[in-house]
Amino acid sequence: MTSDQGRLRPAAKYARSLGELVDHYADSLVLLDLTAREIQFTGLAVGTSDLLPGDVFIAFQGLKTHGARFAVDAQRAGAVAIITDDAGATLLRDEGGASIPVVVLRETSTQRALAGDIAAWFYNYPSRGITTVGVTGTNGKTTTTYFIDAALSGGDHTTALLGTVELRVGQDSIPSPRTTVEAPVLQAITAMASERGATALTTEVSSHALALDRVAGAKFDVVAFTNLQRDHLDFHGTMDNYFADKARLFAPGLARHGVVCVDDEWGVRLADNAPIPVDTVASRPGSPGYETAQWRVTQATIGLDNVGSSFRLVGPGGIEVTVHSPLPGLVNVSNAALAVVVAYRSGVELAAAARGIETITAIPGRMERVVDDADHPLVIVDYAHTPDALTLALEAVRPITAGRLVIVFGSDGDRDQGKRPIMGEIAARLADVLVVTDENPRSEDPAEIRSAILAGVGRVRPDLSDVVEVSPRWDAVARGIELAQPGDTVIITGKGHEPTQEIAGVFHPYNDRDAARAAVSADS
Ligand SMILES: CC(=O)N[C@H]1[C@@H](OP(=O)(O)OP(=O)(O)OC[C@H]2O[C@@H](n3ccc(=O)[nH]c3=O)[C@H](O)[C@@H]2O)O[C@H](CO)[C@@H](O)[C@@H]1O[C@H](C)C(=O)N[C@@H](C)C(=O)N[C@H](CCC(=O)O)C(=O)O
Ligand SMILES: Nc1ncnc2c1ncn2[C@@H]1O[C@H](COP(=O)(O)OP(=O)(O)OP(=O)(O)O)[C@@H](O)[C@H]1O
Repeated sequence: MTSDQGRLRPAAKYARSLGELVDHYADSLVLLDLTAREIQFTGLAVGTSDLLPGDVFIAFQGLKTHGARFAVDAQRAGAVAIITDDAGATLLRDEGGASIPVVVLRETSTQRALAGDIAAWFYNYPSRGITTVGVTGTNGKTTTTYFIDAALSGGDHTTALLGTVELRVGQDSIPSPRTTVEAPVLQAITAMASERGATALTTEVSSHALALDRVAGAKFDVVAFTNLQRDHLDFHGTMDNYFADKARLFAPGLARHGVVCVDDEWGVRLADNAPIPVDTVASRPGSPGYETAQWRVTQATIGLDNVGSSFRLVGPGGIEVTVHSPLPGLVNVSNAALAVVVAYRSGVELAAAARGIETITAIPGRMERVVDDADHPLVIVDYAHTPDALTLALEAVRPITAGRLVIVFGSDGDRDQGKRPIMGEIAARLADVLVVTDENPRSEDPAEIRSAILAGVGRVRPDLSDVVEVSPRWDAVARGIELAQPGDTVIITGKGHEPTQEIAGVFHPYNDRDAARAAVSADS
């Protein structure tokens, strides 16, 4: 089955022959059957799920298996040829089944980067005709890309936005399966965005994508770094490796200019060593890079009008602008400041970028106000699912809460177990009323996850006062809202925009925003 992202292709017909391909990449590719030179292909895919009829299937040695094992599926889905390495060619020969021409890679170690490069060549280097921005960092990528999208729009750009929540070109949007799409998908969407009149494209760039060369072939005008916190060590092994993978985005072949948030030491290290020109941005006096940053946030007023924040951003040579961030909390001051500088370095006037930021109404599942009227408590849905993010989220809503702060939360199954009691402790310390429930239990027993969270809660509140345990999550959201009054805030954390809840291998349709709205209408 072809994924929705695989369908995001330009309407214009792109076609090249295998002969053109191997001539262009004569140092890297060999066509085994010379009679196949005239065969035309109309796209590329690195996985069968993204493949359309007429594509070349690029079959990698993956982390788990070899793509060549899916050659028969690829041919059945309409692939006209396969690019693979020696091991893949041997597999195809030994296992048989697929009867389409094979192009062999001379060098296996650069195969993923080559896939991006070939896709860029195939679509005539689409990032050359459009302003492109890439954002990396542990937290804040999604939020910052929405801010950047708004700031670029403030400069009259027609925009495209790719990331964890959606793949959006103009007014068309589909849910995103990934933070960063595969390289041929990225090139196809960039070509499609250009074709539809987009003048700027912003994408989130995950550390997985950088390690696996999913942005190879792109050329970013501006790249940005938000922060680095402990995460994904199962994949990267150490923080130094994780940092090194993030830093790959700041390479001369991939990006022209960088904008780095230096509120943490990792940002300072990145800016000090980046081989491309960078601007540094700091949002917090006292943070590691504040004194030396080229751009500094001053006069920040957090919780302004019980909604967002306003601040002054002062840059090189004394240029400055006032920015109103409609999202609450200091982290969104930092995200908005970064976005303004990115837009500025993309050619947008500072004041226009700041005006763009003000137009943001909501970012799906990121501090999103889903119920906001005088008759009910304020209900916010947020994606915080790590201890750091939970702390920041609760600290962000406290100043905009006149009454009590109610949190509905859980913790993921089949993921870091150590964070469960820590998140319980944080919620018990920073919120008034706790509704402990399920997130995505996956293969684990949901009751055991809740009990690990409650153990942490108990360290702060031994009598478990104002703490309830409710499952399923839909009922927990209703309970949280029932326990609150107008003037209180109910924050539902952990699942953000997610449209499903994963329980015992099954993805059940579920969304926190729907649950909250249903609870409020049942109550009205
Ligand atoms: C850990 C990781 O990132 N793995 C990626 C990696 O998989 P792999 O090397 O294990 O692939 P494999 O399963 O051995 O398969 C080998 C090859 O066969 C192909 N294949 C496999 C099965 C099939 O039915 N058909 C098929 O064509 C695969 O596309 C692949 O090219 O290469 C594959 C193809 O390039 C990716 O699809 C796959 O991402 C998987 C799906 C994934 O879930 N990745 C997550 C962890 C990820 O990338 N997450 C980040 C966000 C992280 C965050 O910040 O939270 C993201 O950018 O979304
Ligand atoms: N600059 C920031 N620093 C720390 N935490 C942040 C920052 N911005 C947002 N957050 C918190 O982290 C959560 C995730 O934010 P967001 O989705 O923007 O980040 P992300 O990098 O895209 O995350 P993920 O990779 O998990 O999708 C938010 O819900 C918020 O609570």
